Amino acid sequence: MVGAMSATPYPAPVPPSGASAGTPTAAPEAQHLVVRTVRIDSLPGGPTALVDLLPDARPLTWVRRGDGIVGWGEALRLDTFGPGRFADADAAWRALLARAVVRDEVRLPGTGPVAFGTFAFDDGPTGDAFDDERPQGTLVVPRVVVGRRGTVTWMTTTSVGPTLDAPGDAALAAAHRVPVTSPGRVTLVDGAVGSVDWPGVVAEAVDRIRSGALEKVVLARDVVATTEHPLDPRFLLGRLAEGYPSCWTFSVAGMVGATPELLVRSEKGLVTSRVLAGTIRREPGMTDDDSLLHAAQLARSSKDLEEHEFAVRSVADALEPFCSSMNVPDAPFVLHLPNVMHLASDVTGVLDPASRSGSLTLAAALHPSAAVCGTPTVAARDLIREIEGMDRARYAGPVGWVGADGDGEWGIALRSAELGDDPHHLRLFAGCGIVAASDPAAELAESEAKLVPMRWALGAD
Ligand SMILES: C=C(O[C@@H]1C=C(C(=O)O)C=C[C@H]1O)C(=O)O
Repeated sequence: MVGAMSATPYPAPVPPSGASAGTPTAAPEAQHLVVRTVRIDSLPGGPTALVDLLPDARPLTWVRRGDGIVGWGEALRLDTFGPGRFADADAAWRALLARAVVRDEVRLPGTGPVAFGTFAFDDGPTGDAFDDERPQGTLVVPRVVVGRRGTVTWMTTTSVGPTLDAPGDAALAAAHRVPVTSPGRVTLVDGAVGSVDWPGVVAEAVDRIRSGALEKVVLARDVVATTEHPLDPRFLLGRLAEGYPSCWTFSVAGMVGATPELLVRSEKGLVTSRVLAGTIRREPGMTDDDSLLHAAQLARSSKDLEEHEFAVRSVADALEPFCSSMNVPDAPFVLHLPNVMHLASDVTGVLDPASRSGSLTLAAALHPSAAVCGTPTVAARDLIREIEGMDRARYAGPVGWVGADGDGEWGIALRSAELGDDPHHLRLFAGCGIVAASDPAAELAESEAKLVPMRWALGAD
């Protein structure tokens, strides 16, 4: 499967798309995208205005503080496999664009042709659970995209073939949306490795680190949620966008969450990465004074600063070959979220024009950073494969979008869940950076804190 790729136009019309109905399957080289973007005025303000537009089937989302893009319908879907999953997706996207007919009247990041994407954490088989048929990279070109950037709002429609329904306020108003439904009662049970056994896995990692085999590894666990009613992903997206406005709320091909960590944004020659590593839990009912004390404690914790330094280094080293200049902060700041606080660094750089690299190439170079894998990378990834005991699938992989010029934004799929074919089940994920000074019980508690956003979004708490 290595390097293989397939492109499938999604056949069924998805409400509320005003775009034309499905197109017959054709070879990727035969696809011609027709794309049109216009300004719209009818979008209200607020953090959930974009996600409130979404239909219940396969919603596509990349939203933060009310800005971003949402999409629905699938004009085209590109699946990729194996270690070449980013390069193949990039090549397929470029090939599509080379034949696309585009009229973009807005010309901002996120206007014109856009593909949402999600990629697996690992590029190799991960044991029995590995499904040879499951793509390790997916790009979805929606039929309809609605976006906001500050005061500007727009709508894009895309079709494969000669007919295109016009975007605009009237098309948006005509879209039919069914009301969001609640998942009802939600029960949570241990996933692949139970909460009783997981600290033993962490202890094993600490032993390996103390023996000198590696410096840091990130270990994760999953929890399986069962919902009383079929899950409407918009229920999660609305709550996440409202409750975690400083995170990027995402939904792509069944991978849903609100991540605080940006693997890379590339925009007009500037690259940015928000690196997180080093975490402290926020207790319920904490006062402002308590949280300031906690923040100060985190900013002084040598264990957390060490974990953070590994993550910043891995990002700076990966970006350097693409940049003519870079700014790597000397010290992190503390990012406050409702459930946890993180040590955070915004690494920025100016892209070397000679590199002509798009955001997918940058994401491929940066993934997996030490924030989600470890240091050194290969030793950490091997240890994850050996002892984690769970198939990460797309958890901790890049998720985001790419535009016509290759610019785009890729977050790391954290504080997330994977929705499967069965609408009553989903897998929630959380992981923790382990270094020599890590305490297994404290890491279990930290992983519980990182599960809070998805549990809360489900209404399970
Ligand atoms: C692995 C996760 O988070 C990562 C690990 C962190 C840590 O160990 O301190 C902090 C932020 C993320 O980079 C997760 O949320 O699942």
